[in-house]
Amino acid sequence: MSHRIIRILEKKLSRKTWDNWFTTLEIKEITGDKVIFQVGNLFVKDWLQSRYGKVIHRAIHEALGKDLDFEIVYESPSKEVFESDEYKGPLVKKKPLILSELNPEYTFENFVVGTENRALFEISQEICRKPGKFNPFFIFGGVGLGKTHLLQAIAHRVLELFPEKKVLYITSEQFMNDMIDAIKSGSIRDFRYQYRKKADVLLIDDVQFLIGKEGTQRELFHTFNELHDAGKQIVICSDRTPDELNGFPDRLVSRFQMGMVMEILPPSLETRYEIAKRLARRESINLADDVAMELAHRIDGNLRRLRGAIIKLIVQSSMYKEKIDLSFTRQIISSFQTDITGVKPLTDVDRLLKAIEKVLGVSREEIKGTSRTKNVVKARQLFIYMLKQEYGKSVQEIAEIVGKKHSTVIHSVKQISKSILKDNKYIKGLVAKINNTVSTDFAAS
Ligand SMILES: Nc1ncnc2c1ncn2[C@@H]1O[C@H](COP(=O)(O)OP(=O)(O)OP(=O)(O)O)[C@@H](O)[C@H]1O
Repeated sequence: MSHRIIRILEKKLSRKTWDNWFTTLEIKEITGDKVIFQVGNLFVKDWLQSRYGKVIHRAIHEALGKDLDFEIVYESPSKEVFESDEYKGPLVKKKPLILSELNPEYTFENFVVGTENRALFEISQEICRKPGKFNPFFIFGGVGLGKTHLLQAIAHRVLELFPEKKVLYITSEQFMNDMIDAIKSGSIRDFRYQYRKKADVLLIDDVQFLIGKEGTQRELFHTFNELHDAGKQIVICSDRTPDELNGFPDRLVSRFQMGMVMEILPPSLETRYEIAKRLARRESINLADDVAMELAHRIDGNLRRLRGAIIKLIVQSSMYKEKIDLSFTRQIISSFQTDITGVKPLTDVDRLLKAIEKVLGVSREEIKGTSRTKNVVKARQLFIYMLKQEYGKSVQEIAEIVGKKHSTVIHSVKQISKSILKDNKYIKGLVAKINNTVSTDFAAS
């Protein structure tokens, strides 16, 4: 039986609003001065907070007879597993060896498999059951086809099956930055120990980034050999085949080829249809069949665009109180496609700057300027960190965008990463808020 607050809320809201936004809402705790709700989706959390605060307050008042504050927290099911007692050992989140957090949504369960990628999917799962069997496992394919998703799904599954194993997921750029830092600080021995001796499974994303980075290629070659000789599983992702990695030394290319090399293929129409449905379900929405088919027809290839279209659809339908039907979908897709191909769309960087200005009150001029006041420095560091981690920009690109030196960029990324690893709630909250502002504003535009 749900709590009285939830039942009152359900009565106050239209069926559609309830179904769209509130079905995952639960009471987590009621303390002396506030009610803590939990939802299973980060985007919904922000949406409820920003749009439905008043009605939630009223429901609390009616149910409890007093005006309590409320807070909504996001809890993913996988996070609960990670934080449970049985999961103490080799946790992605707790092990210092893990340099990047895994996205809890990037699991095999959330990966839709069509016939085109069935074999790839099966092999990926087999590797989790028997790490070292196909070694290395090299996955290549175009932008936004799900390589990172699959790589992280492997990491999640290995950790589920072998909690004692140390799983290291990293982008090749992080590997390089880590190596440079280690050289500078005289700790290259520690760096090598970390990568060559400690990891049981090493997953390297976007290896093509190392084209032209000969020093890092050499380091990777030795890391590869040690891990491979010890029978440790290595999984590598790239946007091209091993022999298209221009300038990579032959000995490294042939190492990449000695296990299993597989291509991730663009999803067929049927698969895109299924993915559209699944992506919407990840946002707690059920898409009608004709709507999903329209999306599948009109948006091909890059699945990040498909996801963007779905988020936009959900947000705009709620804003304009429109049903997500075929005609509404066509309208939204057209505007979405103008965004992509339009004359002067807002760039990612603009959106991020706008969101930071909204959340922290620091202007783009200040971020790109030289002020050292505390708030401006924080905003600048967050901007740099997010360009790096969330938008995949390289250090070089970021240095050009902010007009700062490489060392400043690297330092900023480190400062924020450190706070996040230490579970600094304030910084984590700011990152989430900025991210949500970006998606809400984009979806509402
Ligand atoms: N088969 C799939 N089923 C469900 N969701 C998918 C699938 N493939 C990709 N996605 C989703 O599409 C988005 C883009 O995928 P991802 O980031 O893994 O692509 P990528 O190939 O690594 O891109 P890039 O080349 O830019 O690195 C993610 O939100 C991911 O969850």
